[in-house]
Amino acid sequence: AFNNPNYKWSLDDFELGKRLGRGKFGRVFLARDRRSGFVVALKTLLKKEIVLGRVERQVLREIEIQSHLKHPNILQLLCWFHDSHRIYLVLEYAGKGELYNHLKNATNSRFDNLVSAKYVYQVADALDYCHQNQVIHRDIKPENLLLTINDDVKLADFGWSVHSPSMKRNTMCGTLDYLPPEMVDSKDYRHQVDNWCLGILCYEFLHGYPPFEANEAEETYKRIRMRDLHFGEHISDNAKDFISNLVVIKGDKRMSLKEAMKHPWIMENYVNRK
Ligand SMILES: COc1ccc(C(=O)Nc2ccccc2)cc1NC(=O)CCSCc1cnc2[nH]ccc2c1
Repeated sequence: AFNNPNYKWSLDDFELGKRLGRGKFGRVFLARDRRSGFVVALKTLLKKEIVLGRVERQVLREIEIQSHLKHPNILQLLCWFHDSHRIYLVLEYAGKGELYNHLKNATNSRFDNLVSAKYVYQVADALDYCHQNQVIHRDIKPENLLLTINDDVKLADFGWSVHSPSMKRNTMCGTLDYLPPEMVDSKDYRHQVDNWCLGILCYEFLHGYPPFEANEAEETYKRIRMRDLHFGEHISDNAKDFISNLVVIKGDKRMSLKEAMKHPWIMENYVNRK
């Protein structure tokens, strides 16, 4: 099985299937483990690109992080191997694909309270697990979520991949002058970022668009700083309260993930919670 540390995996163990996604995930293929018949997503990374992108350390750090994270709502890295040209990541396969597509194809491009509360609860549970393992997601949005055949959410975590603007952040952190107070004061300053993003995610599920959307980036920044938050007529008071307690300017004033998972809006709309 995948967690047998002694077994040396190779491409020959897999029967390759169709290409997944429109190349959005890099080169990811549907694949089947020949012996167990287990269906996986096989992601291939060109070593040349990794070396050129100077991200080999990041890949290894990520593989290190991912291999310790095991949660029903986090896409699992089952195993990995490499050959002369490529690194291969064997990932769980989420049978219903990108949640983003389901949101866009839903009636009025939005989910109802029942669907939204289930997905928001599962993301909150996954994020809480990440934070307990000193991992911060940083990039929660519909595009980074996948759906299983049982309609459960999987944090697919492109955020941990090279696509995240980590290079800029690294150079930025070179100088202390730019550090905001929250980065100077508490070492875990960023985990509250995920709480804010959960609120934005919930808003977008229920409306079909994010709260601070604007044509110009500058306008969006202004709306975020002003917390220019308006709710549609169809939004319930509990949903407004849920979102309003996460989308809070001061990080340490945001509702915690554990509180979010027990909020009245979740309690009245998601009965299968843990
Ligand atoms: C734990 O997950 C990951 C771990 C690491 C990386 C990664 O690329 N790391 C990296 C790359 C280069 C430099 C440094 C680091 C990516 C993922 N995850 C995905 O890429 C999700 C979509 S691929 C899977 C998948 C499943 N199920 C589906 N159903 C439909 C499409 C689909 C697609």
